[in-house]
Amino acid sequence: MTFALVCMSHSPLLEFSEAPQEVLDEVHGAFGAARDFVTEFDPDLIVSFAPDHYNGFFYELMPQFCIGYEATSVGDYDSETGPLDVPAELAQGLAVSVIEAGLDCAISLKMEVDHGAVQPLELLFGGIARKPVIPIFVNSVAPPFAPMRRIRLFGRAVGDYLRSLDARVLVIGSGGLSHDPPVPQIATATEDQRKLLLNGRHPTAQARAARQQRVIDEARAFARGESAIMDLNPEWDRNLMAILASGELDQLDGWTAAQMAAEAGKSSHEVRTWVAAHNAMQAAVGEYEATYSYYRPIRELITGFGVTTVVPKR
Ligand SMILES: O=C(O)/C=C/c1cccc(O)c1O
Ligand SMILES: [Fe+2]
Repeated sequence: MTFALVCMSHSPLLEFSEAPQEVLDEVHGAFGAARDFVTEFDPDLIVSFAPDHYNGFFYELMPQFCIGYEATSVGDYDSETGPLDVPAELAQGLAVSVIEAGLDCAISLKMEVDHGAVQPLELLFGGIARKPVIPIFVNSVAPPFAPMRRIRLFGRAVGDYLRSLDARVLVIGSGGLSHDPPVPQIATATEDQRKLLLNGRHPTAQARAARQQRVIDEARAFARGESAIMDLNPEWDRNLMAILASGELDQLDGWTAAQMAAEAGKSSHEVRTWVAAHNAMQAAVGEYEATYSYYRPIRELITGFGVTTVVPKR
């Protein structure tokens, strides 16, 4: 086996949550299952599809996809700060291959990533630079969004390149599922929020702490049933996970951004990372099967929380 896939929700609230201990134990049990899976697989290379939450990508110039040749974690929500171990030549080979396949994609020689990209690396490998990783940004937070068909084709183009490598490759999709955390929207932004969304790079420690505290407070209110943010949608989440597990990925082509937001919240677009990752896996190996699947809607984390591990069909 030279390919394996892990998709998982992330939540920066994990470390700040007031979720009941039994819920946190269950979630950490799911992380443990995924950790055992990747430990046994022992990848040479990780290819990680992840969103950004206005820490590395801004409306000053917002691509739909970006492959990093170098990347640094900004360390939001107390995540590890510093450089990822990006194999620049492989990242460049991937970008050239994807672009030559006709899938327009930005590149960055100085990518900045946030909890969306680094939380799986911390949880699965114990640190952000323990394994070589090619970070791939998939816009999941800043409208307008690429059509879902395009996400499928982009994921496939990545998988086509990975198939040519003589390496043990772990593909990661980080994000989702249904959720609507209080991330500002450009359409309704106040003057201060607009500044952040346009170019809020490298905020002061005070500004970052204030921004994060607002989200932490909102999560606590949401868990108490006192928040106006949209509720989680377990039915939508389970249906999506079933489609991804079935391998019938073109079923998602017709999903529109407006529908996704209306049914599952404005950050449900983070499932684009799962969709791209499953398509990369399918292009690389053909048929696949899930070996582990966990799901629970967790208001304290403001997300439908899913973890799944996938191998080529045996
Ligand atoms: O504050 C942010 O930038 C994001 C918060 C968040 C909360 C819950 C689930 C997620 O996927 C998030 O990114
Ligand atoms: Fe997120």
